[in-house]
Amino acid sequence: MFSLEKVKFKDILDIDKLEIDNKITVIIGPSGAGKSTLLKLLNNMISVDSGTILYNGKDLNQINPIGLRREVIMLAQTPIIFEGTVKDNLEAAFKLREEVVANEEKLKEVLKVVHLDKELTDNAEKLSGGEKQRLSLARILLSNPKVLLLDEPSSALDQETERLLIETVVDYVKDRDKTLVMITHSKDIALEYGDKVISLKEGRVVREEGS
Ligand SMILES: Nc1ncnc2c1ncn2[C@@H]1O[C@H](COP(=O)(O)OP(=O)(O)OP(=O)(O)O)[C@@H](O)[C@H]1O
Repeated sequence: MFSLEKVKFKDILDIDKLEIDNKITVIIGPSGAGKSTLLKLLNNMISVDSGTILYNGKDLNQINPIGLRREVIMLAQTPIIFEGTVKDNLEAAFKLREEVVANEEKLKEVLKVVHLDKELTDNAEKLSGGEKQRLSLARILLSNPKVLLLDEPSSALDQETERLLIETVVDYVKDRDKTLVMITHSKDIALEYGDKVISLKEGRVVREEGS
């Protein structure tokens, strides 16, 4: 999937060699270790200063970034919610890509997948933080990504809501031909779900566990 070699980004990341090939890879490490920066490099939201990142054998810099971000999608720490209804937010997944919008049945189905018990006509901006995260996730799932990059949800979420979100993503990935790279501060979550756990500290990989 991803293969990093001699990757440097400012004085934030310095990774000699790293393979991300597992179904579920978890990144842990203290605040400021460079975890989010690493995720952003993987879908080319930012580019390396030196070194290479290959995605399925191709240099990320050689891949059309729009095409790449259709396949490799990030659920950010703070959810992105558009003005309007729940339905408007879900339909944005298609409109942004100029695709035919899915029917309401399909939209309702994805709300069930993310355990969001709301109507399509509800105002998205009035949802709670956790609900907004799940709506954001639902929009991403409708885009049918190959790789999901999950940054740790903002600390505004309580632990139970956070775990529910992670479990939803893990179930989704496990049942399908998908890959997940996620950041967490929780060792328990890392051990429970990670096929591989990468520990970052001060921008370097200090430990890799798993195959
Ligand atoms: N584009 C940037 N330019 C300069 N510095 C940056 C940039 N992005 C992040 N940083 C800095 O790089 C360091 C690593 O940030 P990053 O967000 O990757 O850490 P993190 O491990 O995800 O932390 P947290 O767990 O707190 O989210 C931080 O000191 C941050 O302030």
